[in-house]
Amino acid sequence: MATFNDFGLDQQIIRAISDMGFEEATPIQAQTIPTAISGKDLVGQAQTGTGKTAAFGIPLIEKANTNDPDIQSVILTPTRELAVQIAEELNKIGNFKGVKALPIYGGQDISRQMRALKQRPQIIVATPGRFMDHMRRKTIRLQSISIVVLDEADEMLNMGFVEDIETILAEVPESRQTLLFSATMPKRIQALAQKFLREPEFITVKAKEMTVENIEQQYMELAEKQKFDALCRMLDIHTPELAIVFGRTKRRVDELSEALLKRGYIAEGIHGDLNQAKRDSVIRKFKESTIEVLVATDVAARGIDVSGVTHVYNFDIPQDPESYVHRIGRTGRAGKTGLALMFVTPREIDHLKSIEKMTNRKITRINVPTFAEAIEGQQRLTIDKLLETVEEKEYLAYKNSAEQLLEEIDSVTLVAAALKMLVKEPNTTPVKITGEAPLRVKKAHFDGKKGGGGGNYRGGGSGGGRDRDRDRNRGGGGGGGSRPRKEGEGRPPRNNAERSFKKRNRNKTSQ
Ligand SMILES: Nc1ncnc2c1ncn2[C@@H]1O[C@H](COP(=O)(O)OP(=O)(O)OP(=O)(O)O)[C@@H](O)[C@H]1O
Ligand SMILES: [Mg+2]
Repeated sequence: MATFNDFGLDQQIIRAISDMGFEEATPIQAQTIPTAISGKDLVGQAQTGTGKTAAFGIPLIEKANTNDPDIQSVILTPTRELAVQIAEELNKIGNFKGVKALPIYGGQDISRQMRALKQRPQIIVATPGRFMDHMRRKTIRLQSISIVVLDEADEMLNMGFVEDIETILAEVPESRQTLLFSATMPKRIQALAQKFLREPEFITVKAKEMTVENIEQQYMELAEKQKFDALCRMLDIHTPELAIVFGRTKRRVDELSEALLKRGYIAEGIHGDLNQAKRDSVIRKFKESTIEVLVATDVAARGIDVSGVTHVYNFDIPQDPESYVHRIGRTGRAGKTGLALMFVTPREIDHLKSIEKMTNRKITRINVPTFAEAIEGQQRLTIDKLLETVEEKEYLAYKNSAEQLLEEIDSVTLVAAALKMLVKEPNTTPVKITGEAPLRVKKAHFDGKKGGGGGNYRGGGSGGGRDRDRDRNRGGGGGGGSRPRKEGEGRPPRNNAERSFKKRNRNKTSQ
């Protein structure tokens, strides 16, 4: 295993990294840091949670010149949350060297961003739309930029940012170095790399499986109607520290978070329709553990690194195997363990098989838990808490009452009654969850083999509710006639099943 001393890094960077608690470089870091420092273009692929941010962050900071007042590198990333998270990590790495990274994203006051730019950051971490705005206003000059990083490039493509990326890259001097990173590398990313990178080195951390071994993977076959109760029971059984529940659409996320709250879980939802302040506060509360269950769409949680996420629940099966890899990768990060459970309706079993094939890993089937099993989980938790209280000696004020009670009632009866009071029995408060049709994408599409029309295997069956967290404040007229239609933007229904499903949904939501 390589230590960070092996790369000949600036001592101030070494000190910062060691303050962050990193002891050894992860495999992707060990392979990419020297290559990136040497100036080569590269495509880096490694499993989720294995430190890709520092893999490009360290070379960027190593190469940054703090005497040069200009922007030297830019990182493009699909969402605002990721821009903030990456900038935070880079600011830690660059702390002693004095290298500053500034996040720039849509939804944030542009004049405030302009003031922040005057602080002369060496690195900008931006969503493509807002970056384009600054380019047009000339508040960011690209002439001085020598390194461009594309993080989660496939997601940026999915979100329709490809033209923006092309425009940005066309304006950055050609002598630049370009680095591209993702946990998954669908074919179109390789095509993008061929187009924009110069003789890139492909660095893939060879792993037997797409997903890290420390995530236990399970699925449960059940009917759509059973899903919510099953989720609640599993939450009671697992008692996760922090959990993320993935839903397919924004409406799904709203309904699920509301329903979970009703049943007594501290849950909140996050998706692209929420304003920036709200999204920031949800993520902050989740990081502080004020929220226990984060309900999210794919896009909202992409790349998000919150330590302490012990469980991921795929309430709806993801649209494609790549999304599965990214979703469950929110747990089991930086070597920790995690559990991922997916709900699969009988008609979605083929999709499950595609996921297993792509990730090269078998997902274990488990049964829908009974009411009794759910109580058992809660009982275990209560007993643990009770034993903790005994150890911490926090009960002394209650000793007198206990002695009095024991004079009348035998100890076993008394403790059992106390446990019954303490155990949270499964809550069955009625909730409203609109039914979703099973995921129905032609199998060939799902496997990533392009079928006849469309050429894009994502996006089927979502009932028009595809979640696209694209920057809202995109510059320029987005509606130019030549612009290809973006996903989810008025795509005609693909088949009859989908059409009737849409209609059904409309009826339901308008109730
Ligand atoms: N060398 C290291 N030693 C210990 N922890 C590390 C090391 N490098 C990174 N980490 C930590 O591991 C966590 C995951 O890192 P990061 O978010 O960069 O993963 P990623 O590979 O980008 O994942 P994803 O594919 O989900 O975006 C972070 O909390 C990060 O601080
Ligand atoms: Mg990442």
